[in-house]
Amino acid sequence: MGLTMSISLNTCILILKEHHLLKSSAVQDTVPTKMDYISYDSRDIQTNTLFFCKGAGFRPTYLSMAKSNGAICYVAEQPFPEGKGMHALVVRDVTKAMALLSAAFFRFPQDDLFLVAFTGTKGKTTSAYFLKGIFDQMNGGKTALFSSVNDVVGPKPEDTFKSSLTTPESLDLFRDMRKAVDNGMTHLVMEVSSQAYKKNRVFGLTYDLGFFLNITPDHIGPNEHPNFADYLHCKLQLLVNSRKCIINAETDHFSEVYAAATTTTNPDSIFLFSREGYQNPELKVPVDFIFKSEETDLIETRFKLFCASDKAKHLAINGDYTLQMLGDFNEINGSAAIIGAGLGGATHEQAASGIRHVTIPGRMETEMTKDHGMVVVDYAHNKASMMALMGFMRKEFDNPKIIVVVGAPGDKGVSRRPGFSQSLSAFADKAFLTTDDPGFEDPMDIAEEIDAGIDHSKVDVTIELDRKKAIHEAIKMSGKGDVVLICGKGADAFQKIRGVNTPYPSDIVVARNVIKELEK
Ligand SMILES: CC(=O)N[C@H]1[C@@H](OP(=O)(O)OP(=O)(O)OC[C@H]2O[C@@H](n3ccc(=O)[nH]c3=O)[C@H](O)[C@@H]2O)O[C@H](CO)[C@@H](O)[C@@H]1O[C@H](C)C(=O)N[C@@H](C)C(=O)N[C@H](CCC(=O)O)C(=O)O
Ligand SMILES: Nc1ncnc2c1ncn2[C@@H]1O[C@H](COP(=O)(O)OP(=O)(O)OP(=O)(O)O)[C@@H](O)[C@H]1O
Repeated sequence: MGLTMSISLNTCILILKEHHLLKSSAVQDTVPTKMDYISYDSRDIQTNTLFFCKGAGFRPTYLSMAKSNGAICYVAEQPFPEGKGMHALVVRDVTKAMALLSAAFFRFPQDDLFLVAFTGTKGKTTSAYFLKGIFDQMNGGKTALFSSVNDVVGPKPEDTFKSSLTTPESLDLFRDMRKAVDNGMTHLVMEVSSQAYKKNRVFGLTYDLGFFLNITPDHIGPNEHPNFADYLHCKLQLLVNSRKCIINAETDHFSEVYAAATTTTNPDSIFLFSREGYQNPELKVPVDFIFKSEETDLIETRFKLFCASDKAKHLAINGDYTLQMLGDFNEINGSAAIIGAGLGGATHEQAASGIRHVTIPGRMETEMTKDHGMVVVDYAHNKASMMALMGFMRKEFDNPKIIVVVGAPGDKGVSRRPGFSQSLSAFADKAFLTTDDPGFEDPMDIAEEIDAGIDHSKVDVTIELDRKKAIHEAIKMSGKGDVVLICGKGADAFQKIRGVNTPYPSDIVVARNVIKELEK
């Protein structure tokens, strides 16, 4: 798409100075001062590019390559001899500089969007899709989306693409926001990961609405957060940067979360929501919205939402709602989305019809069989989500036998493995431990590690490393009234094996084929 953007060297210097980021600059008299392209990748350079030297894997040869391909200015945390002859902007933090200069280069697209952000350990994608469903109902399909499944920057099929990061790198984020605005989008719903704050991908961005869904220990490890405190700190930044804050009152660490919201937001613009009857001594302010489960069947989730406080009563979203996705945790995600829609001007009718038919690839995809009970494919892949999923099945249905197919990825999230053992011990009757994305680890070692933590007096365990076979065995042994939960990979159509994305039909396709074969 022919974006005709540019930024002058002077503007860059002014912005960096204004934010106290500029350490030094070297301006070349004979080099143009108008930059027509920006990039952080030497393989993606055009004439007169502004180039960012960033990242753990950055090598000075990338700067040489960028220069010979047409870059005329570089931004870095130190001067590089490879950049001789280019303008140099030496900054205190290159990721912050990149976010600020990208926003300016793409002419501040956020100013033309109603911007909503979700953070939380679990439920970001689901809530974001729910809210997009409602906004689309209100604005005729003009809602952009940045999620960990798909990104959407316009109405045409080619404007929807698979995302590579939950929250894109700042330069990509502002570029895609600009595309969304130019494509006529009026709203943007985005997931904001803790890494996005850690890496300054959203530095300087203010959201109209910011949601905090929940927090449990996760993403702690060598390439993510050194400890829980750092993870929480990063997540809290979303509230510091939101005009209105909406908080799940049932989240762990509620007091810290609420305090973060009040650092920049008046309590008049902070909204809390919880399930009916929720009590918490930490809760010193009244809850604004209350939701309550209604009777659920095997297909839909029904709940009511009430506007409880005076400030909530201005919204027209009181009433009954139906979701096509099972799981009481989806009532939390649904309520969040409906409150967001209400704050964005939606009525109950728009919210109810917009949310009703939303489904999300790999989240609570459910198949009812004749003789083998219910089969669910779900992206549950840590302790909190496994507990939520199995706990819901145990509570909601008539004490079913719970058969789980699950594995843990290799090379990352090693701390999640005991969480799998604990949640299986708490709720499962039968577990098939199988292969997830083994990466460079041996999937047998991973399965044995999970198995070692399982209470075998409660759970019968089979290790079957062939994921398709494990799914087959699980459904075959499941009887009427039982539940088969296929967890961890969601809608992935590949398995990451030794650095290669090896094609895999996806759990739901495998499950449907097994059901067809067993019930023919
Ligand atoms: C830790 C982290 O944020 N890493 C991201 C970051 O890497 P980086 O800045 O260190 O860059 P790098 O990959 O080391 O490469 C260095 C630089 O050299 C450049 N380069 C490289 C090769 C070349 O020939 N020329 C060249 O110029 C690259 O473009 C890059 O700018 O920037 C890269 C894009 O520039 C991302 O792909 C990468 O994400 C990594 C792979 C990743 O997966 N991160 C995960 C932990 C993450 O962010 N996850 C969260 C979700 C968490 C959740 O589920 O909640 C997310 O938001 O997705
Ligand atoms: N509010 C919630 N509380 C607990 N578990 C949830 C909640 N919402 C969803 N889940 C579980 O977590 C899984 C992932 O949900 P979702 O993709 O919406 O979360 P996410 O925050 O985007 O996750 P991730 O950061 O891992 O991509 C679901 O498949 C479900 O099992």
